[in-house]
Amino acid sequence: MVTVSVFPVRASLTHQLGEFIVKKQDEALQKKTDFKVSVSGGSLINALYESLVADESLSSRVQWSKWKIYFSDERIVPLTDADSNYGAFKKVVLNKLPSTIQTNIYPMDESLVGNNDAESKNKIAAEYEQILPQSLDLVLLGCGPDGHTCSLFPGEKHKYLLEETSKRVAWCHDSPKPPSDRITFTLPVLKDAKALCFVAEGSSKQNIMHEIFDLKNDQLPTVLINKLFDKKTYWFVNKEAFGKVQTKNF
Ligand SMILES: O=C1O[C@H](COP(=O)(O)O)[C@@H](O)[C@H](O)[C@H]1O
Repeated sequence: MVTVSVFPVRASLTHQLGEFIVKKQDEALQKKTDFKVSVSGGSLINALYESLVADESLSSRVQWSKWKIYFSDERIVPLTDADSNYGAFKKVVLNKLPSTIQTNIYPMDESLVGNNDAESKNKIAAEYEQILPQSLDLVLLGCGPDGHTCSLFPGEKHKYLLEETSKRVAWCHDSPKPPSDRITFTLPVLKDAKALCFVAEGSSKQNIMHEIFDLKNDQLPTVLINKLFDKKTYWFVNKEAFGKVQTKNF
């Protein structure tokens, strides 16, 4: 069973999400000198701002200088582009931290971004794989209205990403959601991580939450991840997103 927490209001979700992240940080720092975490793009980033920056009861407990921050997926665009997950995280979270705080952040190498050939895109993915540690302490994930997470999309056309067993970071091409070219963690990275945490909020996620939790449609990447890694998978959702879910059997 995966662990699902449903919150009536946003503030309680973001607070408990922050508590969860800080707990994972503290557990990691009891054993070693760093906390290795990956973040996703999309709506998760605003939730992270609320949890880790705006919530004063938590912000003082975040040991940013000991975090090593990676990206669960990234769009192949310049890091300053409005579509960049790194760019969004920097703008919404990192730029809001006091200037005295040092962060260790590992964005995609953008030097090959302008090249349109497949070799360059595969190289961007391979280079990101090189800087990834073997095991992340925590992988933070979103869930799109189509059931995608990272840039692992459902459907035959993108099955190659879910079937990837040797590359830990892969090039996702022809993404159904723009921009078309991305790099993404593959299942081996999620397998090696210590904990996986999804965040899903809002009524636009109602149908997909029903499909994931009631129908358990295993064509969806999110359902596959729930099945494969259930014991270390946590969902933070709000009441709106969970409005159609009937089951208690997660
Ligand atoms: O394109 C992406 O979408 C997903 C889901 O985003 P959301 O806004 O629906 O929460 C996100 O997790 C992923 O990192 C991003 O590249």
